[in-house]
Amino acid sequence: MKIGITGGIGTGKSYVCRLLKQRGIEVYDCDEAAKRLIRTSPIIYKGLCQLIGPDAFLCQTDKDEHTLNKAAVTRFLLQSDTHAQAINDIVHPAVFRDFEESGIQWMESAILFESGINRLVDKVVMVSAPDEVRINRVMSRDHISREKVMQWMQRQWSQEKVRQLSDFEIVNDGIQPLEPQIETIIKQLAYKS
Ligand SMILES: CC(C)(COP(=O)(O)OP(=O)(O)OC[C@H]1O[C@@H](n2cnc3c(N)ncnc32)[C@H](O)[C@@H]1O)[C@@H](O)C(=O)NCCC(=O)NCCS
Ligand SMILES: Nc1ncnc2c1ncn2[C@@H]1O[C@H](COP(=O)(O)OP(=O)(O)OP(=O)(O)O)[C@@H](O)[C@H]1O
Repeated sequence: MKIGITGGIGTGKSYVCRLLKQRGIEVYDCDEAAKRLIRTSPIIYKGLCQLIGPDAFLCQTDKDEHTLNKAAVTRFLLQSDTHAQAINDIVHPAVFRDFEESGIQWMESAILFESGINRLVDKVVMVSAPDEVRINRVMSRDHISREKVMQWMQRQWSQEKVRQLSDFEIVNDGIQPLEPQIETIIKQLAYKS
């Protein structure tokens, strides 16, 4: 059985995945995979250069790898849903393939439903947290402004919409303990598989 873990920026997906790892559960990280594929895939390199222009990448250090110009790509991506979708259309097919080839059962993605990668999993676990908690977490993690965090949130589905499509929810509000919630979900998944 394949299981997707999702939740918007700052909900604590990666934090929860670290707890899963402590239980011996390997989780495919879509964000990390996207970054690796952007660095190494000539098709993605060409696609992003055509879409964003020569600013998309910094000067090439190694002929087999490309260094993304994060500031330029972030600026482009945050401008509109159309821009975000255009980037996703270039990057996500490669992530889909890579996940399937990895043979890993669990995967983490901030934009599981938005990207359509939910089609590759059987069950979805949503990690949630109050928006104010999310904003404060990301501001201190990434040293960015409240406005910037809110711009990211606007590019992602609302928690209500994600909740409607998810099978399980882990509330990571900093108050409710995580381990018992994880334990319950793992037991239920084992029962269902
Ligand atoms: C825009 C980029 C360069 C910013 O990199 P940076 O290291 O500064 O931030 P990071 O990757 O940690 O992203 C911060 C958070 O933004 C959100 N986010 C990232 N990409 C997207 C996206 N395409 N749509 C909506 N939210 C996104 C996620 O919650 C993510 O964890 C990078 O996120 C990227 O290349 N994104 C496009 C690839 C992608 O779609 N990744 C998402 C997983 S498949
Ligand atoms: N329960 C918690 N207790 C303490 N710190 C937490 C908790 N949950 C998350 N954090 C912290 O909040 C920040 C955001 O969490 P994390 O990076 O896991 O979010 P995320 O959902 O993976 O975000 P993104 O979509 O940006 O990848 C991190 O610095 C993390 O260590």
